[in-house]
This record gives sequence, structure tokens and C-alpha cells, in this order.
Amino acid sequence: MKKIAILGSTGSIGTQTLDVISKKEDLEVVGISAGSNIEMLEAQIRRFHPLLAAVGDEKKAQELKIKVADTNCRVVGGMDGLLELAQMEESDILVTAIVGMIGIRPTIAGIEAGKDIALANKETLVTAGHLIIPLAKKCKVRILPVDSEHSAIFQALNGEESRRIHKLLVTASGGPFRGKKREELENVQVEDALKHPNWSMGQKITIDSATLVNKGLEVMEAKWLFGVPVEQIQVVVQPQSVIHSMVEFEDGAVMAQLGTADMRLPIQYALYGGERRFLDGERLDFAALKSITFEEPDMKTFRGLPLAIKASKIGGSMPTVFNAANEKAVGMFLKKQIRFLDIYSIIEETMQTHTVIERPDVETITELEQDVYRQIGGRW
Ligand SMILES: NC(=O)C1=CN([C@@H]2O[C@H](COP(=O)(O)OP(=O)(O)OC[C@H]3O[C@@H](n4cnc5c(N)ncnc54)[C@H](OP(=O)(O)O)[C@@H]3O)[C@@H](O)[C@H]2O)C=CC1
Ligand SMILES: CC(=O)[C@@H](O)[C@H](O)COP(=O)(O)O
Ligand SMILES: [Mn+2]
Repeated sequence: MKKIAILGSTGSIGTQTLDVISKKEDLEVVGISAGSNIEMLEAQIRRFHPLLAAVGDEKKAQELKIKVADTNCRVVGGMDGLLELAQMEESDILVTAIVGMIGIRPTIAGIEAGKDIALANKETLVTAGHLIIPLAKKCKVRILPVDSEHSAIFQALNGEESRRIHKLLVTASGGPFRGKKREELENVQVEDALKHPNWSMGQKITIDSATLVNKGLEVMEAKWLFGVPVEQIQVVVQPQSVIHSMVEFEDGAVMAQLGTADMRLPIQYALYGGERRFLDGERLDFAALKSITFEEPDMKTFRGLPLAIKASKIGGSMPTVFNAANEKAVGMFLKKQIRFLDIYSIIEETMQTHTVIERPDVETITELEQDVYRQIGGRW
């Protein structure tokens, strides 16, 4: 029996993880968590009977404690609660389905406690990859990618050594505004940006897909996961999201992973440590599909990608600044406080004013995040 704890069980990845677990007799959920959605957390406690539930919001944690007093589930709150969930003795694997940089400390705590990590939270590797990858090696835990592109690369590699990689080809849908030019993006609304052409996901990543920031974050995530420099990572627009990513090896062979736009496959593959099991989902129908097409990303219009590549090449604390500025800007866009294109201006201005710190530790990264938030709050 594989015992699973989930950071962010109420979100898009979290609920799909529970769906996968519910269909397998050898998977069991022992811990779940949310930021504030205690209604859904209560329903999950009653359905899955975990031992522990953590709620980011302390007040909501107290409310949940009263609601589930008749169950055997212990409720904990705040960052300490998330850390407790990440390290809980009863789990074998921690799924990081939480959104944003708040995932860094619990992920590190999970690794230190010897848990394998099924990693969905890309912001963690983008900002703290230089700490997380060596720590995972030291603690002998596996980082199993959940993000569809990275799972595709992991599957395409099939155990092959990373020194045999010539290049990684990370595919992108292009988002809801693919083909549009800058002038056409000036007045796009939140509702338009939330209409992803292929995937149903949480709000933050859906906006990141529209700006191509998501692809930038994924390039950085791939660099850390597979030890490949960004210069050897190419982004290819594949509008149907059928090819989830590819690896070109040193002999010129290209291996790809194809599938429907269903995150339950990469989630299940990670939960089983890179082994295949039956999955009762929709299958690709090539006759109906007819064609799979490719384009180059429009880096002039969708500046999220080149800005991310620049941040990654500068390195040190710059990816943290890129990521924190984006998190703040996306939050403001979702609240309709800024326009779509302002997201790029905010990221670029914040990067321009930053003096790079080499190899920032966790405290520096989290302080920097707050500094960036304050700086943007004061200016916009
Ligand atoms: N959705 C997808 O298909 C994919 C997502 N990812 C990555 O996975 C991560 C999760 O994405 P997604 O599932 O879409 O996001 P969602 O917004 O759907 O879910 C986020 C989860 O994090 C919890 N959370 C948010 N803030 C806090 C907080 N302050 N403290 C504790 N918990 C918190 C939420 O709780 P609550 O419900 O209470 O707010 C929720 O459970 C992201 O990093 C994303 O980039 C990667 C590939 C694909
Ligand atoms: C499902 C998943 O992994 C997302 O990251 C997805 O790839 C987003 O699509 P884009 O290619 O539009 O960013
Ligand atoms: Mn992805």
C-alpha cells in the first residue's frame, strides 16, 4: 500500500489526485490540505478518511476542527500545519499540488523527512531548484514530475542518462490568445484569459498559459529536473496539446509522449514512481485528430517566455524575482486591478531594479518574495 499526503487537495491537481487514488486499491490518502476551502476539505475527510488535514488559514482550521470533531482526522493550521502534513510519519509520498511559492518550505520539509515528491508546484523548483535538487540527492528521495511536459520528458527518457540528451523540446499550446498581436491584447479581459483551449486548470496557471509565463516556468523547471541548460531547451507551439513534450537524443532520435489533455495520467505515473498502470480515461483517436501541427512561439508578443529565459540565464535570485512579480501581477489581474499587458511590464520593471543575490537560501527567497510584493503594491 502506498500512502499519500497531498498539499493542495482542493485544487485542480489535488482533486484529480484524489480521483486517481479512489480508483486504485494499492493507493491510500493519509493527509490532505487546503488554503481556506474547508467545505471541500470536510467532504474529502468524510470520503477518504485521512489521518491529518492542514489548512493554511488558521481561523478556518479552527472552524474545520469543530466540523470534523466526530471523525478520526486531526486538523492543523497555518504554515506549521502544512509543514506537519509534509513530514507526517505515515506517508510515503508527498504530492505538491499547492499553488505558488508558499510550496517551497513544505516541499523542503517533505524531502528532509525522506518523502518522495510528486511535484506539480513548479514555482518551487523555479525559485529554489538550486537548494531542492541537491537536497533530494542527499536525502535519497525522488522528485517525480507531475507537470504534463516534464512527465512526458520523464516518460520519453525511460531511464536513459541525461548526458545522452541533445535537447529537450517542451511543447506549448500557445494559450487562448495564440496568433494575436500586442494591439489585440490591450483590452482582453480576465474571462478571455481564463479560456484555455485544451486544459482545465486552476486560475493562476491558466493566466500563466495565456502570457506564456507558464512555458517560461516550465523551461526553468526542466533545467532543474533533467540537468539540461536552458540553451538546450526549445519551446515548440503544438496547438492541439497532443504531444506533451519530446527529447532529442545525441544520435538524433526524438522520443515523444502523446496523450489526451488529462492530468490523471502524469499524476498516476508519478504516484507509481514512474511505472505504468491501467487508467480508465479517454484515449487518443488519430483518425478523428487528423493532424498535429507545430509553430514557433511568438516571443515578441508573449514576453513571459523570453523574460523567464533571461531570468534563468542571469540566475541567482532573479528567477525568484521573476516568479514573485508574476504571482503578484497575476493576482492583481484576476482582481481586475491591472490590464493583461501590465503583467509583462510589472515583471520587466521589477527585474530591472533587482540586484542579484547568488545562491539565495530559503529565508532570502521568502523575504525577497515579500519585498517584491511590497515594491509592486507601492508602484501599481
Ligand atoms: N492544474 C493543472 O493542470 C496543472 C497545475 N500545475 C501546477 O500545480 C500547482 C497547483 O495548480 P492547480 O491545481 O491548478 O491550482 P489550484 O488553484 O486549482 O489549487 C491550488 C491549491 O493550493 C491551495 N492553496 C492555495 N493557497 C494556499 C495557501 N496559502 N496555503 C495552503 N494552501 C493553499 C488551494 O487551497 P484552496 O482551495 O483552499 O484555495 C488549492 O488546494 C501550481 O503550481 C501549478 O502551476 C502544473 C501542471 C498542470
Ligand atoms: C497541463 C499542464 O501541464 C499545463 O502546464 C499546460 O501545459 C498548460 O498549457 P500551455 O502549454 O498552454 O502552457
Ligand atoms: Mn505544464
